[in-house]
Amino acid sequence: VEDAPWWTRAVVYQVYPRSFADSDGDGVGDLRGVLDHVDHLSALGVDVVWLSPIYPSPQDDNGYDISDYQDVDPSFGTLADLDALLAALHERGMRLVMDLVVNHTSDEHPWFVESRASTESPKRDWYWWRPPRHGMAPGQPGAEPTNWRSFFSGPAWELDESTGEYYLHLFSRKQPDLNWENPEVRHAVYAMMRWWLDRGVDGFRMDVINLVSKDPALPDGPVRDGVLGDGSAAYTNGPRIHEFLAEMHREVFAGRPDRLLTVGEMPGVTVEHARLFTDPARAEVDMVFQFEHVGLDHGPGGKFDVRRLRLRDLKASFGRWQAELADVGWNSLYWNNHDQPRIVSRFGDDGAYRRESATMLGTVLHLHRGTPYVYQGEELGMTNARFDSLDDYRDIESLRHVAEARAHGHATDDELLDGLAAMSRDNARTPMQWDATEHAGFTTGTPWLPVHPNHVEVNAAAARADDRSVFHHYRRLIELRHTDPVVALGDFTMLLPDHEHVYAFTRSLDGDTLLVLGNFSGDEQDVAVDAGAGSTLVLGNYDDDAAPDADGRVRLRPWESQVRRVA
Ligand SMILES: O=C(CO[C@H]1O[C@H](CO)[C@@H](O)[C@H](O)[C@H]1O)[C@@H](O)[C@H](O)[C@H](O)CO
Repeated sequence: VEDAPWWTRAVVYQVYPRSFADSDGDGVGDLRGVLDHVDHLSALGVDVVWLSPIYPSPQDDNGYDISDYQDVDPSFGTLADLDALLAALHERGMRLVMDLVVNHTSDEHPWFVESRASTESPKRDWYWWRPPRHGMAPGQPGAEPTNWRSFFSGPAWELDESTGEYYLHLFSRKQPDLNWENPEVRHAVYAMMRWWLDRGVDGFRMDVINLVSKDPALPDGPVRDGVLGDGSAAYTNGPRIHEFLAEMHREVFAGRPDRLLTVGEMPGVTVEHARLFTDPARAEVDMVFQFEHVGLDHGPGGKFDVRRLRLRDLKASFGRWQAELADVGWNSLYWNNHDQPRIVSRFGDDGAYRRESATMLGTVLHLHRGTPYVYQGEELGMTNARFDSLDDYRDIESLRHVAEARAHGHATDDELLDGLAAMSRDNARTPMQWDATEHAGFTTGTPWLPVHPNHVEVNAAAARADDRSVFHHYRRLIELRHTDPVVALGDFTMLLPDHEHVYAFTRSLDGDTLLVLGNFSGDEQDVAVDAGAGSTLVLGNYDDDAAPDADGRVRLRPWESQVRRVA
């Protein structure tokens, strides 16, 4: 227990600066706004703050398109503001993890400006440039070097008229992919990372880091619908990915104090690959963000073709990740981030049972074995936005999905609005709700994205003043992880794997066992769990203890959760 890494007992809080708190009234959140609210973070008890990108950027993808890695975008503040935030967090025993976005840069980054200047540019090979497909003219439909689809709809290649060549962009055309085959690129990235660590930051969340190694043959992908193909087999967990991450670890982290944390965001990562990425003996990353559970309600038409979650599928997925990373490696645990809709609206009930379902979902997640991540507003039970029109949306992924669907007549505007209402990333990006005033205390100006009208009830001031609130439940969950080693390191055992509505499991360490029960429905659920007999309630989300009887039978109320210490 003692020699377990510090982050096995830690909880990370994600700040999306654009929507957290605006200190200068321009309607966009900033670093001084975060500084103004560090007491909210220490009151919650979190150990680490992950800051989404604050670097200079044209903001084509809200900062995930960086034009200067070693400065702060003026809309967010200055390097001095960042140093002040870092100092304030360290004073309160918290750490700061930066967002590392090095699969791609902005097309306005000097590296790319130089690279696109001419085919002879010394930085030409810092990106993926290719001539049109054999025998085709530049700009001719289908002349793209591969048939790959971008994550943001449309082709993943953009023609550069001046040189007649195409460059690769897995995300927007203003996010050209760096060529990690080129050692100059890799070492420029490592130098930048060392620069930030020397400034005192405590680690990195690495954006789509398992996409940086591409198959240099750049093969086409299978075409499922329409003309574009799925190139993911050629760039997901690519041929040199483990070599690159091991090299990065040697060049950047080796020899540094173990107060650092690294987490790799890895779309399409398998549990088998995660065992390799997070095996401490291989010195690659501490943990990964995997996407299985946030894809369980995606229909055949993709993320905006929403299907009802089947609890059995969720238990099967989480159960496998718990089992496969039990003896080697480590899990991250998350429901929310700036790319996912609000969990209480997605898997819970954001109406009559908003508090109960938000606290149940938090309990079930935080009692798994792994490092929990709390996304801003999750600790308040914030819900999905309720935009009435497609014009209200700002997220590039959503807007390009609408444009493509309209172009191909795939869906009516009402169907598109339904899909976005459920799954758009903007659901996570509405301003943080600090109080009941006009703009929820987020800004004195006009917020860049509308504040949710329910901020009158759902806000930090009200939650802090109400001991039964989602906020205080999350505070207790975090305290439990800090104080009870069973929560951090106990073995995980899934119970009732086939139950349609109840999630149940135990955590055991040195003969000490916790039983966790979560009702994923708005109806009462009767279940029998042996471990329940004679157990004592450690943390519930109802005021009284509906304890199991002598045979372990218990009636769970709508969206009820219980953490019980087994006798
Ligand atoms: O996989 C990623 C990568 O997200 C990272 O990389 C993206 C490119 O940097 C960026 O847009 C995201 O904000 C960042 O978190 C997401 O695009 C995801 O597929 C999608 O949003 C889910 O619908």
